[in-house]
Amino acid sequence: MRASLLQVAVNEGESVESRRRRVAALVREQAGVDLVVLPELWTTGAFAHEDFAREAEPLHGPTFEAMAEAARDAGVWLHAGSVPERAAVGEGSTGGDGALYNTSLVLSPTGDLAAAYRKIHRFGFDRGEAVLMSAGDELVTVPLPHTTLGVATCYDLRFPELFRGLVDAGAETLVVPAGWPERRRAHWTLLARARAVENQAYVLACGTAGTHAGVPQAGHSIVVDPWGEVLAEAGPGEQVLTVDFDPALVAKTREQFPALKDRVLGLDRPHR
Ligand SMILES: O=C(O)CCC(=O)C(=O)O
Repeated sequence: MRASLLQVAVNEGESVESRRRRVAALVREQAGVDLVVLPELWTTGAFAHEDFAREAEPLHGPTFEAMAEAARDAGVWLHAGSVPERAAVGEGSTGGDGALYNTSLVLSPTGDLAAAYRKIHRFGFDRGEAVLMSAGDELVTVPLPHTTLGVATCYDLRFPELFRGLVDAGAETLVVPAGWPERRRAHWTLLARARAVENQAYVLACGTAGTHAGVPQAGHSIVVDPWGEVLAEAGPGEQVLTVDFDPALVAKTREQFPALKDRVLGLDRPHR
């Protein structure tokens, strides 16, 4: 398989509309690859908290429309990163009518919505996303022709139990869009490799570049194989990171070094 991670620069000088057009053109340029991955909240920026409500959109909103057309034109599977989603009235969402979510969209090469994932772990402690957005409560996997994706978003990377849940649901390629700050770049690289090693899965982690809301972004998108080897890593600026990988290596690694079979379940329950 060939994947392209689009490490988009999110700077304040560019409008959401112009970034959407620019990113759609970048997606079209990836015709011929199997999978394209975009970062977290690349329309607004993950730290532009005051823009979340203003730019919030329904699932099939302007970002979906632009990305569906681009995915169709390029004939690629597209993990379109995440958008600030405004839940529909009467949908019965966990946050209630009109709640905001940090929602990732996965589109098929025909431009259909294959899956939507509402970020489970919201970042910010008592501020920002943690208070402005509601939390999702569903794990999401997406079967592709040669691998099954497990999707997670940015801060989720710190919670290994979420990834175990994805593996139990059949995930072999873990896709993590992010808006990770430069200040904690060492954690980003370490955690991406840790999730790959402990789950014997590919990790495709796509961050943003640039600076918005005073927060310099780490860039350094990374692709790690099931043995923990770094197949490709971006620099700090806007970049397209294209990588070839063999999905069959997941089963081979799990067979040759069957650590997942030695799991002892139930250790997360309170002990007597
Ligand atoms: O966990 C971190 O250090 C960064 C998380 C983050 O920036 C986010 O989830 O938006």
